[in-house]
Amino acid sequence: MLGEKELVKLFPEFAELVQPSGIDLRVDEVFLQKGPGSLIDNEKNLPELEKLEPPIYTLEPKTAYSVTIDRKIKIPKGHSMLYLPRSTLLRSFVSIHTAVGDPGFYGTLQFLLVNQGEHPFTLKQGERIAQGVVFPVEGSGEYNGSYQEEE
Ligand SMILES: O=c1ccn([C@H]2C[C@H](O)[C@@H](COP(=O)(O)OP(=O)(O)OP(=O)(O)O)O2)c(=O)[nH]1
Repeated sequence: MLGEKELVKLFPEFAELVQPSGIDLRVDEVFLQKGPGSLIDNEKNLPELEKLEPPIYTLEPKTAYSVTIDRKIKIPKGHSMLYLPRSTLLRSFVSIHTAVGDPGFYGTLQFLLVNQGEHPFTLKQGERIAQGVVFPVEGSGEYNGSYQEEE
């Protein structure tokens, strides 16, 4: 896992968010699901989303939200990222579900946030919700999938 000194060099756009062993990630936009989706024969049909009004988001009990992370990220070639929740959210009965950040990815990260609790949880735009940890990957290729954006 990479530490602060390496992270500042590799992720200059996140400099002020670098922690001793990871990068703090802030919530930007929050969306509710508005329609169905499917994944059939690797053909993706993502659900339609409804954007919630910022900056105060009320997460209703037993409800899932798709959230974007503030500022686009470039994952350097030869490195992967894993995303872990901020423990304050877990202590508040809110979970974050994430996948792997691939070497070479550039774009907006999108996570699934679920209020597992019995009561609403209020979250302000810009709050830190997760930490990205970075690992060197031996012999890695580069991501060029459907979520890759133009640099
Ligand atoms: O929780 C996550 C984890 C990763 N990513 C970004 C970085 C990652 O490199 C990219 C693609 O992720 P993945 O490869 O898991 O997506 P896929 O469904 O396999 O997409 P594709 O078919 O385009 O590879 O999405 C997210 O937005 N959210």
